[in-house]
Amino acid sequence: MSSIIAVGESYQKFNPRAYLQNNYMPPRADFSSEDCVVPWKLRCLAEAFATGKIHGHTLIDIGTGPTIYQLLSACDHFEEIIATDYLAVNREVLRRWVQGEPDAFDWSPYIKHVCRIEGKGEQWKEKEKKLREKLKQILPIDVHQPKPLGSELCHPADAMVSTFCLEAVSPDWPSFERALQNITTLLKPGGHFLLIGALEESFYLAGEAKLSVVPVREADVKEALAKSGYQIHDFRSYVMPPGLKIGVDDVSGVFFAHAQKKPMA
Ligand SMILES: Nc1ncnc2c1ncn2[C@@H]1O[C@@H](CSCCNC[C@@H]2Cc3ccc([N+](=O)[O-])cc3CN2)[C@@H](O)[C@H]1O
Repeated sequence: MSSIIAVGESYQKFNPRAYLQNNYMPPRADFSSEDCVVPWKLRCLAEAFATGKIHGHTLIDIGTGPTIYQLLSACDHFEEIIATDYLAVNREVLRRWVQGEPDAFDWSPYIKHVCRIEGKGEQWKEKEKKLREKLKQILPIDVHQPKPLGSELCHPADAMVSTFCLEAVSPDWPSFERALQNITTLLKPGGHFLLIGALEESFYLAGEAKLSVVPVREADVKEALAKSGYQIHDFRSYVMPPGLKIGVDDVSGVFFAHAQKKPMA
């Protein structure tokens, strides 16, 4: 059985609630210290959008999973945001948040934190409402397909975001690079790409599921981005402190890349 099919099989046991508990609740989601990993990720994203360079009509998020934090600083700069995920359970979790279902995950600490660090005096309920209005499509995706969304996007996205997806769905390095090539077809030439991922991770837990991850280092990610035709504007790494190594994975750090797809030659 192809190792890509094996990855797909392993995701059938993925439990969104357990995944959210492991990564998006304390101790990893501690907003009292900028040294914590979640504030670090939110700051990378807020600073990238604060440059004013990243804007347009449509932003697409690749492998959104059951999380929306990665879209909070984006929503002021786009008319429409497209979320995507491989699993129906994750797309359903996203839909329930968009619809304001009472049992949906509480992202308000994240929304309040982002409003604070953006310093625009925006009320958090305003930002929550704005993101819900802009999150217009939640589509199935498979980054291992040359056309990850199946049918063509009506037109390439103006910007793209992806967090913790490629390394967690690729059985090996060549597969990571191919997946990056595939999703790059969804982004217009000159479009900006914000990529966040795990460094040197080999597995992570999401309830019953134990998922394999291809361990990547900074240099690998930079090389893959260059091979896929990106210019890198900013690249940062976060070292996971011992207190945040809580057994849910063996991640040693997190990287953030702000890249731009080179215009057609
Ligand atoms: N073929 C496919 N194409 C697209 N998406 C696919 C495909 N297969 C599965 N998916 C989809 O991709 C998945 C995305 S979640 C992947 C989780 N990555 C690992 C996890 C993340 C994490 C988060 C936060 C922190 N931290 O320290 O703050 C550390 C870490 C390290 N561990 C999932 O939504 C699945 O549904």
